[in-house]
Amino acid sequence: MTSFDPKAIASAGATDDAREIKFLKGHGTENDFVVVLDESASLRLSEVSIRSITNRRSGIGGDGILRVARAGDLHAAGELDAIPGGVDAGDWFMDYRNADGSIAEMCGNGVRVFAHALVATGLADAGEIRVGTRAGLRPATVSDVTAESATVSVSMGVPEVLGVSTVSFEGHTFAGLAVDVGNPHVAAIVPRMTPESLATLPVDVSPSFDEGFFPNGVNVEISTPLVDGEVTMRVHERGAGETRSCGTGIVATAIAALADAEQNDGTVVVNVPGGRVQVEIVDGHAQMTGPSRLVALGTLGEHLLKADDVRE
Ligand SMILES: N[C@@H](CCC[C@H](N)C(=O)O)C(=O)O
Repeated sequence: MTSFDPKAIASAGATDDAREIKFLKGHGTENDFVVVLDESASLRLSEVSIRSITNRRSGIGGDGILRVARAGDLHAAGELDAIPGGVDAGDWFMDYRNADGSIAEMCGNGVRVFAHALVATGLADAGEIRVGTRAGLRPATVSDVTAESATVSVSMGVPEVLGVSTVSFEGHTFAGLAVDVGNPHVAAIVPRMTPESLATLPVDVSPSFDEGFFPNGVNVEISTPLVDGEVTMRVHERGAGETRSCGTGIVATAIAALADAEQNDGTVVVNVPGGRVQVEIVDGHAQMTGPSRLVALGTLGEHLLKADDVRE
């Protein structure tokens, strides 16, 4: 017996005091997010409030924030510079922020949790949902859905391989494939690396990377080679540090692992510290399928969101 009812909080948000901002906490393979329900696009999501909300000691805690609003409303409110190509003004838009307050173009695990949250709150029906992101439209299909769990398959577009680049973690240097999955990645497949040796690497420290190649920073994935259709990966995310999973990084790694195995198309299961996600590459298009979990819901307190952060 549970009273966990996301539908109730979404309808409350529409009728109650506009300053009462509701949230859900969720994760995709333990890449965790605070889903901020801002259906009226009334929030000014400042760097300070994002850091307060994602703080794991004094806030709710999370690798990032997924703000739920319509693309057109965010644009009209000045929170989105332009509506990205392929996204309609009426589409739900995942306004993604990293834990350090920076904006990211895309978040693959985030799209899964976002689409699940739309269905769990009653803002969308299960099935295919149009999710707008700064990287463009990412249609997501939500199945096996309950208030607390779902399987979500996301069309991740056609990632672009940009070349080879080098990254280092405390003197451990790796050559990887630079892949644009809407956001920037270097995915290194390391010969003879095993899940055990990967676990000992200092992926938690900030990597050094080619700042000329990646002037806006980069997400870095280190992975074992492809064996029986599977790899094991760790990730250091721009704006969040080491996380338990990264959906766009998983896609970049699948592409790099297939290339390393001299394949273009194929299905790769990527094992990460937080679980398993499947990626299918067909003619350059990436489809990612994995779980979403919603674990809590509530109202943001005044210490996390100041009066100035909410438009009247
Ligand atoms: N965890 C996300 C990626 C989030 C954004 C990334 N840190 C960036 O700055 O590009 C994912 O699941 O893709």
